[in-house]
Formats: sequence, structure tokens, C-alpha cells
Amino acid sequence: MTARLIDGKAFAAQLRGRVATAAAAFTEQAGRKPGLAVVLVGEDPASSVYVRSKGKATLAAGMESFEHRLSADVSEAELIALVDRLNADETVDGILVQLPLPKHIDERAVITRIDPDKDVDGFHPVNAGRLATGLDGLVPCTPLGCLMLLQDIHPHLAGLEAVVIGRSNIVGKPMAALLLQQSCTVTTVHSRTRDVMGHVRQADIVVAAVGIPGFVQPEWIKPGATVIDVGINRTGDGLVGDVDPRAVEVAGAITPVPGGVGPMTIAVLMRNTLVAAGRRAGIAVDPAL
Ligand SMILES: NC(=O)C1=CN([C@@H]2O[C@H](COP(=O)(O)OP(=O)(O)OC[C@H]3O[C@@H](n4cnc5c(N)ncnc54)[C@H](OP(=O)(O)O)[C@@H]3O)[C@@H](O)[C@H]2O)C=CC1
Ligand SMILES: Nc1nc(=O)c2c([nH]1)NC[C@@H]1CN(c3ccc(C(=O)N[C@@H](CCC(=O)O)C(=O)O)cc3)C=[N+]21
Repeated sequence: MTARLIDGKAFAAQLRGRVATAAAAFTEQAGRKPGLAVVLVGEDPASSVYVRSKGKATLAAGMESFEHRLSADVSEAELIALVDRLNADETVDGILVQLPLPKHIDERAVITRIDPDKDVDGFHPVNAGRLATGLDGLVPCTPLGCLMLLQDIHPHLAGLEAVVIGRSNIVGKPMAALLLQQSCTVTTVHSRTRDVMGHVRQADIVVAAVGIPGFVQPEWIKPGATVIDVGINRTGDGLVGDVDPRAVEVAGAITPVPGGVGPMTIAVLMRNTLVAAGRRAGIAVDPAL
């Protein structure tokens, strides 16, 4: 059997189309466009590429894009002062500070300074708490994008066994929270787990967010399982995921890298910006987003 390839790129394009329609309706009602501010510190080439593609996607969705590029030696105080200005700016609905930050800056101090209602990355502890307790908030883009792809394949997620590999605040933990909210039976495995393979073998759904190229072996996968590969690893062979490509021979459905989760992350960022704008302005946005 060979797995169905989940076309994240096409799914993301559809989502961006729906966001653009809803953004136009917002602009009509609010008399201004939704606005996203992206802050980049330093000149890491990969981060520069992401920031540029986020800016392009923002404009294409009919939203305002504010880019702030700061030099790598900017002080933490200066960066926090910029966050304060963006928090106070009525034309800014979403704020994203590109990670990682240079070592001399405390990421936590910066993230916790962002107004939780403008935190379109969903990284603020207030949003993590809202997700954990089932309140409306802003949900991290990558795991929400993964959930959308999963719901397309499994309209009924309730009762399925899901294994999340990785427990970062950015991907693994919010992914597990979302799957639990959908009534999956969720297991999170990590570097201290005794038998990662043993857990993965049981899973109807595997989400790999490890950061090790080709980590998940085909023999670990239950035949027919759905596999979501979050990994973005730059190697001599180009961009590769956290799942061994031979897994296509065992899985029922699998996301490719590139063209899987990555494009969804940016599309959900657009969606989160529109949702934040709607809530801030008291304007209803399409709930199907
Ligand atoms: N497609 C996209 O849009 C995005 C992709 N990514 C990619 O996703 C991947 C994960 O990112 P992120 O969560 O930020 O990474 P982190 O490095 O923060 O987390 C990696 C997790 O994997 C776990 N881990 C490491 N080694 C093993 C092992 N041998 N067995 C089991 N678990 C292990 C770690 O465990 P422990 O906690 O015990 O150390 C940790 O929880 C990366 O490739 C990243 O580039 C990330 C964000 C967005
Ligand atoms: N505050 C913050 N928020 C983030 O969401 C954030 C961040 N910092 N730092 C870095 C990671 C990584 N990330 C990706 C976004 C898009 C692709 C993406 O579009 N990938 C394409 C390929 C792109 C390529 O070829 O390089 C794909 O997988 O098809 C990947 C990874 C967001 N991140």
C-alpha cells in the first residue's frame, strides 16, 4: 500500500483564499485593514526568508504588513519598547517576534510582553492557559495547521490513539492539547521516553516534531496510520522532515516535506491575524476559518 499524500500547499492556498474573503469583509466594516507586525532581530538567512514570505502572504490576503528589522545587537530593553509600541498601536492586530532571538535576549521576557490578544503565534502563557482550559484564545499556528489537515482526513477524531513526538511549547505541547480537546487518546513522547517505538506502534495518528532528520522509522508505524511530519531540517540533501520517507509505504496518509505542514503554518498565521482583528474590533468573522 502506498500512502495518500496530504497536500498542505493546496489546503493552505484554500485557507488563504477564505481569509482574504473574510479580510475584505472586515475592511469594509471596520474602515481599515487587519494589520500584522512581524519583528525580525538579526539577519539569520532562514528567518529572513520566512519573514519575507509572511509579509507577502499578509499583503496577498488584503491585510496590512508592518515589518520591523532590528540589528542583532539590539538590547532586550529596546526590543521590549518596540513590543510596547506595537501593543498600543490600534492599527496592529497581530504581533509576531520571529524566533530564535539572539542569546543575549530572554525570549520569555519578550513573549510575555506581547498583548495576549495580539499574540498571533499563540506563545504567550495566557494563550497556552486558554488552550489548556478550553477558553477562546489564539492557538499556535503550526499545531492548529496540523489539526486542520487531520480533521480533513478524520472528520471524527474522537477515540483515536494519537502520539505526539516532542514536547516543545511551540509545537508538541499545544498539539497534544488540541488533540485532547478533540477527544483523542493522547500520548506525548520525548527524549526521556523509554520506548518511543512501542508507543508509536499503537498510534492511529502520529505527529512528529523532533528536529531530527528521518527520525521516525517505517517499521514503527501502524499500517494505515496518518502521519504528520512537522520537521524542517536543512541537510546536504535539502529540506527533509522528521519522518523517514519510506514511511509512505506503510502509512495511510502522510504529509510531505516540503509542501506539508510548513505552508499551513503561514496560512494559519493569516487566519489568526484576522481572528484577532475581529475580536479586537468586535466584528464577527467567518467561523469556518
Ligand atoms: N513546519 C513548521 O511550520 C514548523 C516546523 N518546526 C520544526 O519542527 C521540529 C520540532 O520543532 P520544535 O518543537 O521547535 O523543536 P524542539 O527542539 O524545541 O523540541 C524537540 C522535541 O523533540 C524531543 N526529542 C529530541 N530527541 C528525541 C528523541 N531521540 N526521542 C524522542 N523525542 C526526542 C525533545 O525532547 P526533550 O523535551 O526531552 O528534549 C523535544 O521535546 C523541528 O524540525 C522544527 O524545525 C517547528 C516550528 C514550525
Ligand atoms: N515567532 C515565530 N513563529 C513561527 O511560526 C516560527 C518562528 N518564530 N521561527 C521559525 C519557525 C519555522 N516556521 C516555518 C514557517 C513556514 C515554513 C514553510 O513554509 N516551509 C515550506 C518550505 C520553505 C522552504 O523551502 O524553506 C514547506 O515546508 O513547504 C517552515 C517553517 C515558522 N516558525
